[in-house]
Amino acid sequence: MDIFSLWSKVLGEVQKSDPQYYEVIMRGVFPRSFENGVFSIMLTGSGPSWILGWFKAIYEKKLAEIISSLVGSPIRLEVVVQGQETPAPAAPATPAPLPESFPQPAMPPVTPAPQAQAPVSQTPPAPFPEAPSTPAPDFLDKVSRGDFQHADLPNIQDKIREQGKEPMHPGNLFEPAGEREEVTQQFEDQVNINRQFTFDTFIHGPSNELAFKAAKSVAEAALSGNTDSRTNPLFIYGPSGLGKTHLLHAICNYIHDHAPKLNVRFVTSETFLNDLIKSIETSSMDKFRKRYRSVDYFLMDDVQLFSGKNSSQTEVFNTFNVLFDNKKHIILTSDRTPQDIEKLEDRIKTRFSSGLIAPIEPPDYEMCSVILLKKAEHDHIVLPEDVINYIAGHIHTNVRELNGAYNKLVSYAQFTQQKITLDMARTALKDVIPPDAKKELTMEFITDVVCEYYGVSKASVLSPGRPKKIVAARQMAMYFCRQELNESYPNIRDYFKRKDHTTVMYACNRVEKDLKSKPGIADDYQKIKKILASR
Ligand SMILES: Nc1ncnc2c1ncn2[C@@H]1O[C@H](COP(=O)(O)OP(=O)(O)OP(=O)(O)O)[C@@H](O)[C@H]1O
Repeated sequence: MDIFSLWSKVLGEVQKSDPQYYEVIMRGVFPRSFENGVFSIMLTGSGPSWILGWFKAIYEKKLAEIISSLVGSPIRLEVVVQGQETPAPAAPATPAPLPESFPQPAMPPVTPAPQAQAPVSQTPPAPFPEAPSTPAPDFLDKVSRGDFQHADLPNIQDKIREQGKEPMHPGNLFEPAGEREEVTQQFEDQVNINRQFTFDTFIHGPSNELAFKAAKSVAEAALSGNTDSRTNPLFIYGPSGLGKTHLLHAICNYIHDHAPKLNVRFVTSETFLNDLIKSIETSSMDKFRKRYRSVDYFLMDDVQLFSGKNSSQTEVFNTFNVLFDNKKHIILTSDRTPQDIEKLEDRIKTRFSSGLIAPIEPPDYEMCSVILLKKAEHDHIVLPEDVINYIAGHIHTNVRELNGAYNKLVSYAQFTQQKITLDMARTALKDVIPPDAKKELTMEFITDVVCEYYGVSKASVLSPGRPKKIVAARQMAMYFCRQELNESYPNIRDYFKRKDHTTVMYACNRVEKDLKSKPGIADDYQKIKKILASR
């Protein structure tokens, strides 16, 4: 594993285990070398003096532990401060306590960086257009009527054009970012809430719209004091790395900002379990029950972990009932639906399913592009359009991986002092996106890309169905097969399981005409073409 791949994994671990420190590590610490068991890092960014003190007191030991566990053997961490390229003195014998005790000492402020060398606009980038807001909980009426519409994502190409700036020199990544908010905050005795995980920083689109709107609606109910039985409990499920935890943090952040008097408890199922065991051992079940049952909002992450934990399920059941009967808000996440959690009592499954079950699916290409662009915007980095296409075209099943690729690219650019270009991105990300990943252009590949773009299943495109969205995707895929591969009409007919090759001819003519008269179709065509080119 090269140093950049390793560093990207390190950042991933920091984000997972200590989200409150992620920002400062991502922005202020860079890998230099890893030789003979010595991992050398550079502290950089805006204020080496505070970062050195903070880092040595708070995070040096933990970072060394993370790196050691990733490489599988103990390493020595060498710390160099930017501008004073001799290693800083060794760590204190007794390192300061780790995140649980935060903020002691307080998190250093994320202050503006020194003046950049490259001329870049000091004006903060324009915010993304707000999706039309629907007063809560109206979206549910739409869901039940079956005409639920997702909010449009901002047009990625427009956003890139709007920026229209020269890619920033990576030496200048630490741009003055104006007034930055305090990065993290711990809510009383709660687990750490990442202040960056808000509804504003959550990109929403077709794959997660219901979960996003439902979570927002539940958070906004804090203002009215009402509990909507249609969304209680709210059960969000989906594969790993797609933003379930982010939404829970967003609810907590919203309540903290708008209704701070409310009592919120956010736990992972693991914490709940450990707390339960400890309370039984120390005969303090009364306190345990008070802790979990006297809250206004109860949020629990990863409830699939209760599978097979029979003895704790009764406590989950009773906690749920007390909260539910008192009309308190319950928000749960899992990697699967309640019904699919094996070895979970039926009575719990039924209760978990009694409100709204909202899925989160893998993002499509467009959403990945917006996520990348928004991250770059936040960091004041201009990512060239072809680099966005390249990354989003290859990584679109997991936002955590997408973030990892972005972090890796930025670290690489910083370290090698190179401009971010497509060639550079290919080199920096060669472990994440193997160079030979360039797929052969086939009818199958084209169909996969087109289906993903339109958010429809391949099976439906290859079946006789005629819903409008499916027909649009099918016709576009046929057109690309003809244009890019010069396939014969009969071959395309056979691949798409049509009866007559005139259907293919009609589809190609239709798209040809639409490209001239319908800007939306022309836009789709250009975007799909770019994805195919960046394969
Ligand atoms: N739609 C999104 N917009 C912006 N960031 C996102 C989005 N989805 C996920 N992320 C980011 O991806 C990372 C992983 O998300 P998160 O931890 O919430 O995933 P998860 O679904 O809870 O995964 P797991 O089941 O493994 O815990 C976080 O940094 C989160 O901010």
